[in-house]
Amino acid sequence: SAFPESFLWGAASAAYQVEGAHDADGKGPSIWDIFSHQPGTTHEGTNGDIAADHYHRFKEDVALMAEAGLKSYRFSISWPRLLPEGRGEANPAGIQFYSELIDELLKHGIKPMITLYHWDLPQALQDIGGWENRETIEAFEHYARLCYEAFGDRVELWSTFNETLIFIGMGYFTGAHPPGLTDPKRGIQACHHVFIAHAKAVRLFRHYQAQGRVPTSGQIGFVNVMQPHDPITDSPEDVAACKMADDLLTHWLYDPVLKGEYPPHILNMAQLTWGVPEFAPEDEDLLKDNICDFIGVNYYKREWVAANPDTDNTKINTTGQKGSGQAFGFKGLFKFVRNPESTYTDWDWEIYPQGLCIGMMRLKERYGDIPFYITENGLGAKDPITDGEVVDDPRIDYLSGHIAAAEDAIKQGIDVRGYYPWSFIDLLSWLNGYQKQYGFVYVDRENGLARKRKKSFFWYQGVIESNGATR
Ligand SMILES: C[C@@]1(C(=O)O)OC[C@H]2O[C@@H](O)[C@H](O)[C@@H](O)[C@H]2O1
Repeated sequence: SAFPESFLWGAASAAYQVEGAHDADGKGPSIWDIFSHQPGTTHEGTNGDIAADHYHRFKEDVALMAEAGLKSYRFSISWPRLLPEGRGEANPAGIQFYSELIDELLKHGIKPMITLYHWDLPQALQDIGGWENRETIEAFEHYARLCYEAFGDRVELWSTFNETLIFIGMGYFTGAHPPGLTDPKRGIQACHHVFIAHAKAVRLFRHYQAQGRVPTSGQIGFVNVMQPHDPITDSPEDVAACKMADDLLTHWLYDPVLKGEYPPHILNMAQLTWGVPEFAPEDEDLLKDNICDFIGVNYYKREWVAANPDTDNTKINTTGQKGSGQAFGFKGLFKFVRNPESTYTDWDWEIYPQGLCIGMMRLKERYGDIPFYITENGLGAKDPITDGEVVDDPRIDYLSGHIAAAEDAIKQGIDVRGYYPWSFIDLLSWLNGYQKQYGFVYVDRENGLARKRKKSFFWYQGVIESNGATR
């Protein structure tokens, strides 16, 4: 296969979705601990109070990762588990948990990849305005410093944020995620503060590298949704709408971390329309001077785009009933539409493996020869159980197609360094509950959260052993 010997075959998770122990051992509440308990926010009121109880079972889970042969494991750190108030005094039990997790991974030769922020902002910081308040930037830098000092001796792969498109887009534009706002002006300013927080964390990482406090071989990056957009017809209106979608949902979120600036014409449009983002004097240089070492791309689907003269609709499918969501759209700008010739999952996400290769090609055209990690890719499905076995053939087919596309990208000269299927183990799907499964390992919620290897677990074990053969 075209995969280099050093290729990192991994798997991914996120703290709020997998750990549980939501208030154990001094952990403070995150905005998701609060939001998910508000009526009507999640499918059937599911939440991460217990999740997969990875906090208590991580040794068993890491043993399963080792059995699968993982080379790397991407996980996120729960900020309020380390800093219950978001800043100030650290919680020793929180530091101890991640330290033991890292040691367990290293014991099995599994390389940790840390995500500092995977949506679970400490509620105490939301109480002072969250990402709208520049104090949260300082709090994030303090949190990053704590993590570099506690784990930087053993961890080489770091990313600051996961999917600004989602936590800002759904937190401030559609309102489906906390803080549940629908205010583009506030969202754009909050997003700006996230980019400044990222830049400060990168700057600190580079200082710590110079001082030998984190590995000089270490890399720090940003994780974004990679969602290729294609016009549903080649009409000028649909083509223009598609370009607008790419500018707002891709370039606006990638340029600041890979070019160190916003796309100029969109920046002008935002500042004329809403007067944001407002820059502090240091901001422009902070972005310019702190470019990522790599980009993490989370690929699930492509979106077909059409002109949208009239509707704002954003009701997403959180039930798993095909077609139960509406298109996502911004009146006057663009909307996503279904292509009758495409194949979709139960949650209405198009299955388009080649989009993984095409998406990276397009990013390489815009940002140059940057290193990529495929930090998420997976099939959310209700897995069939036959004679007591989880026979998740659809997931094997989905991942096989995407691994082939990743190999295609490598053959075309793209610097792809790792592949982290979402998710190692069945875990909470934010708004979709536990019925939307992604894991190689089944969690039997009717039987004390017992772990059970799915068919795809053994298949992926073979892929890793053969460095990429999927048959
Ligand atoms: C919405 C949902 C899900 O749980 O279905 O999509 C799949 C996967 O997407 C990722 O971007 C998120 O980082 C991760 O937390 C998961 O979130």
